[in-house]
Amino acid sequence: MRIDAVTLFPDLVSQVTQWGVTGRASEQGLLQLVCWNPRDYARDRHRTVDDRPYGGGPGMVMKVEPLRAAMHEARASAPGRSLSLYLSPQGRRLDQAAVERLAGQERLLLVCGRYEGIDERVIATEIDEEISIGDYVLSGGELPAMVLIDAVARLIPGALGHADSASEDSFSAGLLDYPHYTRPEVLDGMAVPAVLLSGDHDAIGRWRRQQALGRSWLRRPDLINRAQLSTEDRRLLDEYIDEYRS
Ligand SMILES: Nc1nonc1C(=O)NCC1CCCCC1
Repeated sequence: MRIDAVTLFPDLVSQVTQWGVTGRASEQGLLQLVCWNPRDYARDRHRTVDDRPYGGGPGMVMKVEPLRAAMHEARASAPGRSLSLYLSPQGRRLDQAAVERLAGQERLLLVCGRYEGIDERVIATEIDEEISIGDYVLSGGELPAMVLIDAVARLIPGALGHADSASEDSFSAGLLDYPHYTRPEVLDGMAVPAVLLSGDHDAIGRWRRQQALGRSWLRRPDLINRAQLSTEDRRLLDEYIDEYRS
């Protein structure tokens, strides 16, 4: 998958190609990330990339021409149409369903804002989707872009070794994850749930599903309300709730 990022801090965004799952995906050629710096397209002597806001007020706005030039160069640098995304708190909240949709695109162009943001007319004419990673304000769009790259890259076939598995992801099932345990069997007097030591894989699978359902019910009831629960799911959850309330 080809991802282009327009950013004033290419060395920050390109760090995702150096470490972990995204680093291996990049090394294996599953993920190709190319960064484009608007400053390289600033034609004035001071290579200006910011501009004053109409209407006054604090802060600056990303200068239109260098930004658009970088976007156009990025799009023209490889075949195929890019879905152009702008990361900002004003965007639609990113969730796993959106990540799965984006992972199906052949190319993504991620525009990382700085200062107070980018000109609204650039969003209107150049951006397909405005995306938020959460209701808080960061100092730039680079970390949100890296979050999106990570979430999308791990879904690229072959990106996750056998040690991880996207197919069992909790959020891909719309629920929270079940709890995980590893050695020692007893840690400071706290034992691993016996079922996990039983070798009974059906019982373990039921226990994990019940934990995912129960934790979602406790911590994120909105996920439970939205989930398509099977009859067995309902039984497991009712059993969890009875035990929780007893
Ligand atoms: N939250 C967020 N989700 O996606 N992006 C976010 C953000 O906080 N971005 C900050 C940027 C937004 C453009 C102007 C400069 C600051």
